[in-house]
Amino acid sequence: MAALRRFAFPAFAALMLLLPALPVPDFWITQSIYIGLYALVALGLVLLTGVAGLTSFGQAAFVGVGAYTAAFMTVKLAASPWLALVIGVGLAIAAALLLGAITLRMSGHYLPLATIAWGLALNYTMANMDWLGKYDGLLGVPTLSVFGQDLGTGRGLHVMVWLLALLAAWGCANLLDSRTGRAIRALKGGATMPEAMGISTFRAKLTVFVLAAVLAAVSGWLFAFFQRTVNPSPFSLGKGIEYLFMAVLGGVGHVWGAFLGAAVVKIVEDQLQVLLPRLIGTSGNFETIVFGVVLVVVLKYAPDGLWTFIVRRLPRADGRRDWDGASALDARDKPVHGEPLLDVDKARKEFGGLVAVNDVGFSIRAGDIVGLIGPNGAGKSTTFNLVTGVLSLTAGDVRWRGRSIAGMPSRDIARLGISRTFQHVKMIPDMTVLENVALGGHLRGRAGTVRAMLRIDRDEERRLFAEAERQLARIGMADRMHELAGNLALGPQRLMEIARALCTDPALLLLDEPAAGLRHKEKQALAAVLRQLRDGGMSLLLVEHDMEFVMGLTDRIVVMEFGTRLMEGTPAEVQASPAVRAAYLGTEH
Ligand SMILES: Nc1ncnc2c1ncn2[C@@H]1O[C@H](COP(=O)(O)OP(=O)(O)OP(=O)(O)O)[C@@H](O)[C@H]1O
Repeated sequence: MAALRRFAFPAFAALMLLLPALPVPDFWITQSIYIGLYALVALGLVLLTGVAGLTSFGQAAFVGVGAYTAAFMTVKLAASPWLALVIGVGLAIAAALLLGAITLRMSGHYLPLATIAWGLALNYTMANMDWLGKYDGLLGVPTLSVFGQDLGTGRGLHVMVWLLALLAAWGCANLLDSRTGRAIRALKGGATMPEAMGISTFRAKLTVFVLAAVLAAVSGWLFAFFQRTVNPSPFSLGKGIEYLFMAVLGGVGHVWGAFLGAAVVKIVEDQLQVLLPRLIGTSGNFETIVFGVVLVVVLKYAPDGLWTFIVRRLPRADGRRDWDGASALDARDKPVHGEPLLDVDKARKEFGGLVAVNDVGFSIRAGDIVGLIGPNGAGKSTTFNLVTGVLSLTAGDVRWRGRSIAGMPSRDIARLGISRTFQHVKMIPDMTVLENVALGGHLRGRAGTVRAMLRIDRDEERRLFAEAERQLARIGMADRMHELAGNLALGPQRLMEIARALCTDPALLLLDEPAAGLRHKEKQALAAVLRQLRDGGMSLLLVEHDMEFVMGLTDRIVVMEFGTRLMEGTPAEVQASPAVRAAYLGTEH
């Protein structure tokens, strides 16, 4: 059965490339060309919407950029179609960069709205410019030739269309299984965790937005030589919505969902266009209504699309493990024992009228294990967020090895050597434990999108996975690395977060309630691991409610109450303090 998975792609690719040589009627060759063209666009949306969680209604406009560039340059300028491909893709990249730069830093509905505006504006431009032929468009586009061989608009072009579509699918599948791909897959869970792992979420979003635009432009370029004429209607906002429908219907998270969605929509649309007018007795675009109803049903009953029904029947891929002997990732120079590391100086955070952290100060030296305790709502997690750049300071300063890091984005702070876990576990449930941990190694790798798509990043990938496995082994979870993170219980999820933080090669580790959800024995094992880390030169700051755990592990404890620092001392001093008893321990004991 595993062989089925391995050979499915080559077999499908061979079938589609050889289809024109088989006795298949011309009608189906034409249909298949449409499916390949649509799948290219839907593929971009699978990455953009399904994987990264960003919605674009404007993909048809990017198709239009590719198509109009091809038509204009070959008809009006008699230029080479290949030059038109370069220019068309270049224009799509420029438009995507511009739109992305404006909208992708903002959360919420800015991107969908901007893509609607872009779709409308471009369609309006195409329909009203004399030099683009207004509504009639540009006629007489030549056919495409390769090495002097005219591809025509049928079987020859089919090979070209499917070659590019399959190459794109291969590249996108490779991308998803890479350092950049994991960063893109992490976007759906929000920006906080990826940024804390040193990932620029803006860059990841921009990458996927530009890639989707490029795929759409290539589809448009092919479309021009297929139709041999271009006019504004196939690039309307309505078509943009249809592309989104294909991606959603097929399977928003799967590369092959794009092909399934394109095929189902194209074939059903054609059938409905014939059938519905006959049934209703009058002509019109009634298939749109049917698609609308189908979309609602799909979103309700199969939100992950039709491809999931197929993928469920396929055997699960065996956990790959091919990194034996991979060289270690570069590690940072560790601070010497006792070196001042973190200096929190009168840190203050106000939320409206609430002072969550009130001029709090404490320091950590290399090799310290410091506890941060206090009743619920005392401001411990907010202090963590101030140190790691997740929240900005209202006043005060945070210094790292003598240098102020106030106002720095959390990804830059992570690069300096501060890593963390979260009070509420932040992970990507549909990635394996190993992949989640490898996110921590992101900032220690370099391979980008192109290397990933061409699969020439494997050496670095092996090094990243070897490191992720090493960190999982450290916390006793190596045997669970191929499980889906979402299937873990809360305790192991917290341990996984520690392994992920360790993968960043930190000098200071901030752990937010690491023992919550662990059984007694697991807590003891965790305490032993944390001591081992300290002995290896790591410094630790931990928020924890389990007093036995904190008292047995830490060198010093900072106690907070109502946002202020109540006291700081050794575990014995803290336990003996009447003020702490009254404020905190007293309520517990
Ligand atoms: N983003 C926010 N907006 C408004 N108020 C907030 C925000 N984050 C935290 N607070 C408030 O700040 C105070 C401190 O919260 P914080 O989560 O830091 O406490 P904590 O000591 O970590 O408590 P717990 O142990 O319950 O997590 C609380 O009153 C909380 O309601």
